[in-house]
Amino acid sequence: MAAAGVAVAAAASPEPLVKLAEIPGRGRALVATRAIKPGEVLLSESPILLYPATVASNYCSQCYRSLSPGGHRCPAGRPPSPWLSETIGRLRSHVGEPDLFSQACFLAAAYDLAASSPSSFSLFLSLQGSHTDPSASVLHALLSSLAPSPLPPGFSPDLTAALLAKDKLNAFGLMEPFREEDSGERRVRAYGIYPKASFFNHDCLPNACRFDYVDGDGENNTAIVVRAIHEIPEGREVCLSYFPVNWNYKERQARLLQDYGFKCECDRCQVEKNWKDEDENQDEEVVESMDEEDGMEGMEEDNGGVGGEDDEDFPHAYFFIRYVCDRENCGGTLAPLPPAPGGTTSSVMECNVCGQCKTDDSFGGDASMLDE
Ligand SMILES: C[S@@+](CC[C@H](N)C(=O)[O-])C[C@H]1O[C@@H](n2cnc3c(N)ncnc32)[C@H](O)[C@@H]1O
Repeated sequence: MAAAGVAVAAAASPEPLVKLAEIPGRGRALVATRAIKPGEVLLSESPILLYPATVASNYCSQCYRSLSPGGHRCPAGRPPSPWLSETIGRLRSHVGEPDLFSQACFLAAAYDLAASSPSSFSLFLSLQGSHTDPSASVLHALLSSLAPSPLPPGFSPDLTAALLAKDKLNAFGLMEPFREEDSGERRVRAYGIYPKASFFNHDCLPNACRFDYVDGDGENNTAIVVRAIHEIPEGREVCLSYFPVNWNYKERQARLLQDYGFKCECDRCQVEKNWKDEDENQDEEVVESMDEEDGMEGMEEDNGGVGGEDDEDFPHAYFFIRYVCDRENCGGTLAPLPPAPGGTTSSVMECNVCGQCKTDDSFGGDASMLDE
């Protein structure tokens, strides 16, 4: 288990850009080891455990890339674990309910990890999450009956419950490609456990966001990459948003309490908790009116803050205009591409949902789309 103060290295940088810290009321957290530039890669991490989110089989069971009609040779080249392949195959044939299937696959992958890499398994056990999952005993029985050989003696229903709780708090979804016609409902193809990335806490106005490129080339297609959205001062906590940033106050609070067990007290929530119900969609409305009437005049960047007359009611308007993708049904978060080797910040902003890139040069006017 990584201890507080241990630095977490980003693959793109020899020096770690974030390190673990303990923050009262928030548990373990990752903070910037130095001033961070927009777009810098804070962390690039491969999963210790991966499992399918759906019974669909139109992707490679090893690397989770889409299967092309001409066939597929897994470039990851990882030898599949015969026990895990067989167990997932049996689950696919016997369990039609998607959530049950996915959770059972997670358990199978976790048990397989315990056998193949005890150190990774204990790293997983060190992650947060202890609430008892009511479906644990059902899942334990299901797996015991379908696995091709008996589960090892240590795998009790209690351990199953603990594993499920940790998965719920810490799994990251590897997403299907964005399709406008899905009305923004982007499906999850697979889930992964990324122990270092699990230490990122949540903020409703995050200063970093994560990208995944599951259909990308190379061996690291299941890695996740976390990049800074804007400048982050040394010592500042680096946070992700655990869901799309355009959710309203009630939706965000409900999800955080129900799934993550805490009440969010971030700057944005402090403002929005005072909004009346009819103001719920103020985010979008204010952004639209500012876009149409005022452009970006009077706004000054300060880590997502804003100046101008709407400051008091909607201090985070700047964030929405600058860092939320305006493509229909998208709502993803934009971060610049990594800085050039000399350190110059990129003017190209990439959306972490639809993948579209746009140039930033004309910010305040019309940004030009690069892939249209
Ligand atoms: C993925 S873990 C993040 C790392 C965690 N803090 C730890 O100590 O391992 C998610 C958990 O962190 C805590 N957390 C995350 N964001 C928080 C926030 N903004 N305020 C308070 N607690 C938070 C909650 O307990 C949440 O269930």
